[in-house]
Amino acid sequence: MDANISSLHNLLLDGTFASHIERKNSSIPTVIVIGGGISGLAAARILHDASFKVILLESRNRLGGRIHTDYSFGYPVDLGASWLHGVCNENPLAPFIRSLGLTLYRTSGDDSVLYDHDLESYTLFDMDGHQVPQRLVKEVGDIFKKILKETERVRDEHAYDMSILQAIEFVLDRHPELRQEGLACEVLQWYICRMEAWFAVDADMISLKTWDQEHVLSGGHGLMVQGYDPIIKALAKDIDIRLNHRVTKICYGPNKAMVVVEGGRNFIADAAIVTVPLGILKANLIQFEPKLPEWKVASISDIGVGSENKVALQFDKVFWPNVEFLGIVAPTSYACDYFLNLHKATGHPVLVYMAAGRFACDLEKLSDESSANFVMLQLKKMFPDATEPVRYLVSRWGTDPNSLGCYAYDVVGKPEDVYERLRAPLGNLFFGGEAVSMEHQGSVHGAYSAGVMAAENCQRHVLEGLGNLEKLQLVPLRCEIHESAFPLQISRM
Ligand SMILES: Cc1cc2nc3c(=O)[nH]c(=O)nc-3n(C[C@H](O)[C@H](O)[C@H](O)COP(=O)(O)OP(=O)(O)OC[C@H]3O[C@@H](n4cnc5c(N)ncnc54)[C@H](O)[C@@H]3O)c2cc1C
Repeated sequence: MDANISSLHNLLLDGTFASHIERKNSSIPTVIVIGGGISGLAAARILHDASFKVILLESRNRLGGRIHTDYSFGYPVDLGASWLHGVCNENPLAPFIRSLGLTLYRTSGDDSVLYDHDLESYTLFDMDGHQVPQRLVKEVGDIFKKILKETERVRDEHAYDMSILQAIEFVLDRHPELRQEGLACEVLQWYICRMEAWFAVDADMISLKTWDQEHVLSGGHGLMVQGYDPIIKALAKDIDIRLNHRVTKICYGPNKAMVVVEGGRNFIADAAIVTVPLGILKANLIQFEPKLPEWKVASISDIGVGSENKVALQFDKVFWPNVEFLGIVAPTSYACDYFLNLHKATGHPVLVYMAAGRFACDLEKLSDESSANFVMLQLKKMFPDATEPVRYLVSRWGTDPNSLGCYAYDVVGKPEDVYERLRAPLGNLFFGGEAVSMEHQGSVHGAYSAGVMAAENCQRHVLEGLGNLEKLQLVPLRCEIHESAFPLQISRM
């Protein structure tokens, strides 16, 4: 492998990362970071601030990855992540939010059965456009909580894992009094639909064993009113970033890494950090040399990647009630609908339709125009006089060749150590990205922490290899910002 790399040194093209040449004079360690989402940017930032020479290679023509704040409406609208999960000082993103003066709109406190919403401000309708009585929504919410509580007994009774849907069926057979009929059953399906939105998969794929095992940060969930983009911009400052650089091959070894991008250009450094989405690794879009060991390949295939999509509709005026979300209940969770009212949080006349699981995949089969038309049909069930949108935006996270899915989830029967194996470095190749997060897969703060951890491990490895540990200090990225005195700005209008 090393011989292979050194012969390639002679072929370095202009602009290629010629780490071996610079080190003779300056002892500067070099690292290539692959992927310009929050995880890759966090890793690059750490190493840059620790005086490493870093190049970040990003396949898209923009940074942010599954954070995508679109400005085409004239103001920020997030088509990927939009909530901060855990509005508290322990959240590793809190220092950025404070120092950048960003505002959060809290949509729920801790322990909400609807995850990122509570039932403080909403309106639900049935498929014929009749409003569902709030009392019924709350009653069924309590029943849903009881059903979920009972699934714990099912879990204790079974050594093997099963889906949460199967467990719910067990509970309903055992407690027929919890089974709902008619409109109440449709409301129950709507709760299941919201649970599916959190995991981004259908209830028949959510693991009973692990669905409630995540240590969710305290403080509830807050929408990023100005979008997530300012954090991406802050992290990217002064980093050597190469957009439109799609990595196709990574050669790794004890002391050198060579990364090849589409078109054949290559970059060489002391180490590399991969932060591309799990969907990209699953699809084998990057070739590794030597081949990844079996245990690593198995970890890639044993973690699931879910689907979630958004259709953002901009209107010229607001014709819907001043509530945080609107929903339509239906006989199946697949047919239920959910609209986030951005007007309540941001003052802009925008509704964001959110689809998850199989339905999100099916939505991607439609053109943008057909998706928007479909969503308008749903909206008109609630508001027959709804005006047509001025503009719309449609996400395609499942088929986008830069993401191939929205975020990781635990498959039913997930092997115990699967995340540890995914996270484990291979020599001088380190792994970041939301899916390798220690505790918070599928979130922005989890992805950020995973990037920080990969960078710290990489930094240590490279400095040890160079016998340089004392010379170059580990400079934690967070210090400067942690000391900021600004409070978190949280509102609920
Ligand atoms: C619709 C949706 C809603 C979400 N909502 C929330 C939310 O409200 N709150 C929350 O906390 N989290 C949410 N998430 C999850 C969150 O967005 C992700 O966990 C996080 O942004 C992932 O960051 P990352 O850096 O690991 O990956 P990414 O952001 O995907 O970054 C990886 C980068 O690698 C690049 N790449 C891919 N292939 C290559 C290649 N071959 N060569 C070079 N570069 C490549 C990609 O273009 C991308 O920029 C949501 C995600 C989605 C999709």
